[in-house]
Parts: sequence; structure tokens; C-alpha cells
Amino acid sequence: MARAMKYITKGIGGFYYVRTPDGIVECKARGIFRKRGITPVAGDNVELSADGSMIDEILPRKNVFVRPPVANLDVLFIVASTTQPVPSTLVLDELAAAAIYKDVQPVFVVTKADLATADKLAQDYATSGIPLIQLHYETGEGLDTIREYIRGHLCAFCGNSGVGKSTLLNALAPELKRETGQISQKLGRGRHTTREVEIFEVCGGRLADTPGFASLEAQKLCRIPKEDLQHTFPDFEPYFGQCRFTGCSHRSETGCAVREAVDQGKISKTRYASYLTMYEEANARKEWEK
Ligand SMILES: Nc1nc2c(ncn2[C@@H]2O[C@H](COP(=O)(O)OP(=O)(O)OP(=O)(O)O)[C@@H](O)[C@H]2O)c(=O)[nH]1
Ligand SMILES: [Zn+2]
Repeated sequence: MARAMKYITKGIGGFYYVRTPDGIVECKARGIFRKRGITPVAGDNVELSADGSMIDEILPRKNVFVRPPVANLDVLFIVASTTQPVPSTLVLDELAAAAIYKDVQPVFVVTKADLATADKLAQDYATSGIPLIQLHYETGEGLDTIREYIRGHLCAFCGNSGVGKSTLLNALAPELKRETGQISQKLGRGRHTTREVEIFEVCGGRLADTPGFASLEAQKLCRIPKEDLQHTFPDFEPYFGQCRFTGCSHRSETGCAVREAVDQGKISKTRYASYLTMYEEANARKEWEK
């Protein structure tokens, strides 16, 4: 029988907190990891020494992020509000692409549908191949769908300051008691304080409370080489192999099947515009930044 999974919930000052079937234990990591250039991070599945005081082994990772430091993420909820703040499709597309590049399922969550319509966003992402969940707190619509994504997975929430991440987390897991609104920033629990990544068990899954994801720039998550960029846009996939030129970058080449799909409304214009911007950014990146 497979041994029950143990994983790091939090690392702080050289100590690691590991969730085991018997509860959370405090551990140190063996020196071998430093020699191998591996830093244990929250989300790592581990094996402990017989007395339970040492991390002996870090099991192979599905993925790992440096900023914020977390491993084995399954789902990234990208939270956007209909208004206050008005969403940027470029930022949303960058985050979704970063997730896909790291083998993480992106899921858009739209808040504040009571203040403005979510139709525009829903339309922009209708053919994106990325799920989009609209939230309505009065009816609870959307919450169960989010819970289904969390179940059995390691998840994180990201999105700009003020989009309603804490409000959403409180609705999903009131035990987290997240502070919401302006006050949280004044009290210093906002983005100006450094907190450690910490993983909580909620809704039958795991939630990585990641301060770094809050108002994050996708660039910090990962940099996608321009050749790989097209593969982080699921909506482009049906057209691969149909462009006139092999190695088509889907920008200005004649006979580009992706651009044709944009003209025919099969790929949304905002998605394609994001691709072009991201491609130019990748192109302009200096060798040492890549
Ligand atoms: N009308 C309305 N207001 C909302 C909704 N969701 C959140 N808010 C409000 O938006 C404000 C910001 O919400 P928070 O949950 O603190 O936002 P956050 O994303 O956690 O913000 P940071 O902590 O700065 O990252 C608060 O005043 C919330 O009450 C919603 O669906 N509708
Ligand atoms: Zn093309």
C-alpha cells in the first residue's frame, strides 16, 4: 500500500511544517538538499526520517514556482472583477499562459457581477478553452463550481488588489478569517508585509495562501520563450499545422490560419492582441533575462 502523503505546509527560518496523518510536525531538512541545489518549499511531498524530525526526501515535483515559492500547484484561480478595478485582459491572459506553461489549470473567476455586467469578459473568453466562473454572492452561484475545482487539488488564488480574493476565500472557507477591504492594507496584512506561503486544507482540497500571488506580475511566475507562447493559448490549437508556413509565428505571415480564425471571430480579438503583445515582449527580452 502506498504510504500516506506528507507535504510541507510552510517553511520559515530553516524549519518546515509537514502535514502527516498524525498532524503537523516541525522538521529540518537534510543538508543534502542544499548540495543538490534544491530548496524545499510549501507543497513539496516529502518523506521523513524515522523519528519524524528530518525531511529525508523530496518527491518529484509536478512544477515549482520561485516567487511565490510553492510546488505541485494544480489549479490557479485568476480572479477579476467586472469593475473596481476594471480588468485588463492582457494581465489575465499573461497569468493564464504562465499557469498553462507550468502545467497548472487556470480558472477565471469573475466577481462584482452585481456592480457591472460580466458579459464582455465572458464573451472575450468564450472560445479561450479556459473555464470562467461568474460569482453571485446573493444566490451563491459559482461557489460550488469553485469548490469542485478545489476538491483533491492544490490551488491558489491570484488577481489584482481589490478584486475580492479575500471576500471569496471567506465565502469558501470562513475558518480562514481573511480580512477584506481597505482595512487589511492599513493593518499591514496587505501586500506590503511579507508573509510565508502557507497551505490549508479546505473544501476537500488544499489552498496555498500565497501573498506573492496577490497583486502579482505574470513575469515573476515564469518567462515563456516566444516559440512556446502559442502552446499556452488553447484557443489557437485547432489551427496549428494549417498555416501556410511551417514555423509561422501567427503575427503577420500570409496564410496564417490563426489570424484567419481571429478574422472569422473563432478566436477573440483580445486574446489575439494579448498574444501579439506577449510575443513582442518575449522577443525584446535580453538573452540574460530569458
Ligand atoms: N459589490 C461587490 N463588492 C465586492 C465583491 N467582492 C468583493 N467586494 C468588495 O471589494 C472590496 C475588496 O475586496 P477584498 O476581498 O478585500 O479584495 P482582495 O482581492 O482580497 O484585495 P487585496 O487584499 O488588496 O489583494 C471589499 O470592499 C469587498 O467588500 C462583489 O462580488 N461585489
Ligand atoms: Zn500562423
